[in-house]
Amino acid sequence: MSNYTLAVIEGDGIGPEIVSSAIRILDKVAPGRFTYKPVIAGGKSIDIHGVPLTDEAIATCKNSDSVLLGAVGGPKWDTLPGHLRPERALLGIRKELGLFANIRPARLYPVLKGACPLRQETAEKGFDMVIVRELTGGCYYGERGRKQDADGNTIAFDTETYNQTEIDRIAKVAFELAAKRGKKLCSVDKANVLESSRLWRERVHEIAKSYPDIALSDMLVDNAAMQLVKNPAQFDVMVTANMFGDILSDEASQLTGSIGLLPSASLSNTRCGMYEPIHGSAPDIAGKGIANPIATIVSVAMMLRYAFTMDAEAERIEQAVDKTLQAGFRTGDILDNGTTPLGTKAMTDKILEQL
Ligand SMILES: NC(=O)c1ccc[n+]([C@@H]2O[C@H](COP(=O)([O-])OP(=O)(O)OC[C@H]3O[C@@H](n4cnc5c(N)ncnc54)[C@H](O)[C@@H]3O)[C@@H](O)[C@H]2O)c1
Ligand SMILES: CC(C)[C@H](C(=O)O)[C@@H](O)C(=O)O
Ligand SMILES: [Mg+2]
Repeated sequence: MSNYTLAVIEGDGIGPEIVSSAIRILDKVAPGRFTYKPVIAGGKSIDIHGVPLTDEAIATCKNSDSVLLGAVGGPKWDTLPGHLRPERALLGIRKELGLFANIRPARLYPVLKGACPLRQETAEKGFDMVIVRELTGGCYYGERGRKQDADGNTIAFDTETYNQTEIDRIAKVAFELAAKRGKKLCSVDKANVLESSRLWRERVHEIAKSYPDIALSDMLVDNAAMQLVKNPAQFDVMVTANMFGDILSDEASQLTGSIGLLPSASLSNTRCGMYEPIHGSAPDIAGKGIANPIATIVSVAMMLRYAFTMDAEAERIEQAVDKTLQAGFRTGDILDNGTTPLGTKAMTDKILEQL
């Protein structure tokens, strides 16, 4: 049986707590199949090496079959200059590994309808969407800086830039995904204002010509933020730029009951991707042992499916999570049923029992 190497970045805050849960699950569904290579990145790397991401860390990720990440960042490093912040590690890995496609599924578990903050009849309908977020372009990577104008006024700028190739390749990922799902794609932009969005829209429609079976619609991002709350069931696959996808996916996550539930896969054109929850290092609950481990656990399921075609193992994990929630077990972030909340480890134990 093949043995894969997995670069593991625990990161900061709740990172180590949720990653250790996910590794326990992985070891149970795929015993002996993975060799773990710990990688220091983010705040921890700043403390040890003085920089958020070392060449060695990048090399380890590149030489692994896949990367699993908890989260990076925290108040301790918030006053550092931009290029030295922990978040730079994440941006650096995404760029270095060419992880341009970020897949963020957001579905309402039927048993968690009561945890959805929307009107009861809206929650009752449920939803199951995937946000495809462009991950290595836009204003995250455009020219940025500060300067003074003639009056000595300080100006700060971040540039939203997209080229045709970047848009085409993310659009293709989204169309391919829509073809395997409900055959509906909504492209979200701000084409009424931004030139980069107008190119985005043009190119998405060009790529659409190769996918005649997919119903494509365009939506402005402000409307999309509203429509998500009004009627999330209308969305199947959504494709959007880096920053819009960041914001809309956090919004969608809360509709599922908690950001602690949502996984993500960051993919390149090669097999090696990065898998991580969409949430951050949650400094407000770090070290308390109460973080919800589900987002990271189902990120591992995504990894098994996308990187290793271990679909059966991925399904086992997802079903174990479903059954655990159905059995009424909850962490403190999704208290819809008045039960006593479980901590990270106890919730992981319950999921392991279902495997
Ligand atoms: N992928 C990443 O590494 C990543 C992603 C987002 C934010 N961050 C960083 O994390 C730090 C904190 O950011 P933030 O507070 O804006 O966002 P956050 O996602 O860390 O937390 C937002 C809220 O959600 C809660 N939450 C998040 N994950 C949870 C979980 N698994 N279980 C229960 N509750 C959970 C937190 O307690 C907090 O109240 C910042 O430094 C930010 O840059 C990192
Ligand atoms: C921490 C930050 C750089 C990151 C992003 O904005 O991409 C995070 O919010 C995410 O959603 O993965
Ligand atoms: Mg985010």
